[in-house]
Amino acid sequence: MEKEKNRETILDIRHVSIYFTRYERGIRRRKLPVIRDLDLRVHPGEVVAVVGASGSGKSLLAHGILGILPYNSRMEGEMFYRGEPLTKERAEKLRGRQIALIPQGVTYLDPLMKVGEQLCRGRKDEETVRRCREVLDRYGLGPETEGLYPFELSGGMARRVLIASAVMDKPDLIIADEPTPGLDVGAARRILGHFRELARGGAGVLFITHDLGLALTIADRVAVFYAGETIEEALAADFEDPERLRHPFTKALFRAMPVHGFAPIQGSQPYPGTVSSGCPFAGQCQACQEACVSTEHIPVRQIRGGLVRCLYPEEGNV
Ligand SMILES: Nc1ncnc2c1ncn2[C@@H]1O[C@H](COP(=O)(O)OP(=O)(O)OP(=O)(O)O)[C@@H](O)[C@H]1O
Ligand code: NI
Repeated sequence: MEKEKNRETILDIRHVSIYFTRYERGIRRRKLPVIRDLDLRVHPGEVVAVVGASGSGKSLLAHGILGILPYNSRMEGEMFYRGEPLTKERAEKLRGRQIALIPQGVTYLDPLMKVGEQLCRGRKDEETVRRCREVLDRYGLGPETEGLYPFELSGGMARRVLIASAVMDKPDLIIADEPTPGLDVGAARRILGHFRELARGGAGVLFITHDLGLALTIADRVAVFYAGETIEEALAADFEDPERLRHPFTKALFRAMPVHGFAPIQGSQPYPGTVSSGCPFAGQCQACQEACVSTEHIPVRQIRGGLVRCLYPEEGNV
């Protein structure tokens, strides 16, 4: 039964933590947790947004899934792709084929290779060449783009090439790490619309962004990241009414959206690794109580069909 259920999940992340090892004064090694005890699932046909501030660990999560974490980091916990463990070796095989990353930086393009060659990945058969032209066209790039080197592309064109390259082999899971900066609102929306189309075709999309408003234009579910933890997982529909949201930080994010009054959130997120116990949001939370600081590990609770990591979720309506 459990196995059957797993099969319907494209990506299943369980209790994943990512650490960096930092050397202090040359010899003392310190484990610096950036992502802590993360759970996340992506199902076929679903767009799941991960929303978090700069430095909250979003790109590391993407790199962890793809097995391309930096050498000085370590991952704990479990990841499954279509019910089978997603080991580093398996991720390497699936990468670029079944699992595609749209990276945050355009530097991921090979500067010495023409766009067409990068998209075709060395294949020259008719079907690949046709597909290459099709995906470029889909993102508003003419066939002449194939003969250009990355330095000849504008920022917006390079972004679109990255996206075209990711969907070239019709992946099952698309991990889009801030895919639209530098694009105007119309172009960004069109790209997000393509993600929805890919999901309609049965793929799962993990959309990573710092922009809650943008996430809500497309996501079915939103996981909110705060200092390396998921503090809430909500349905996009929950954001229609802040009363339906569960965590004080999510409510504050909602009020900070330009359409909801642009209310600034006081203070700043703690730097990863500086929170040793208690709720990481405690320092910024207006509903903070003694137990929020003294409880070592705040458990995740299920409320109204969503998840929240807060001791007093119903009292955050301040
Ligand atoms: N190679 C590394 N060594 C040590 N620390 C790192 C390394 N890479 C990232 N970090 C730290 O991990 C944290 C999370 O980084 P990450 O790039 O995942 O953030 P992010 O949420 O993607 O931010 P942004 O929105 O700015 O892209 C940051 O505080 C960063 O300083
Ligand atoms: Ni990032």
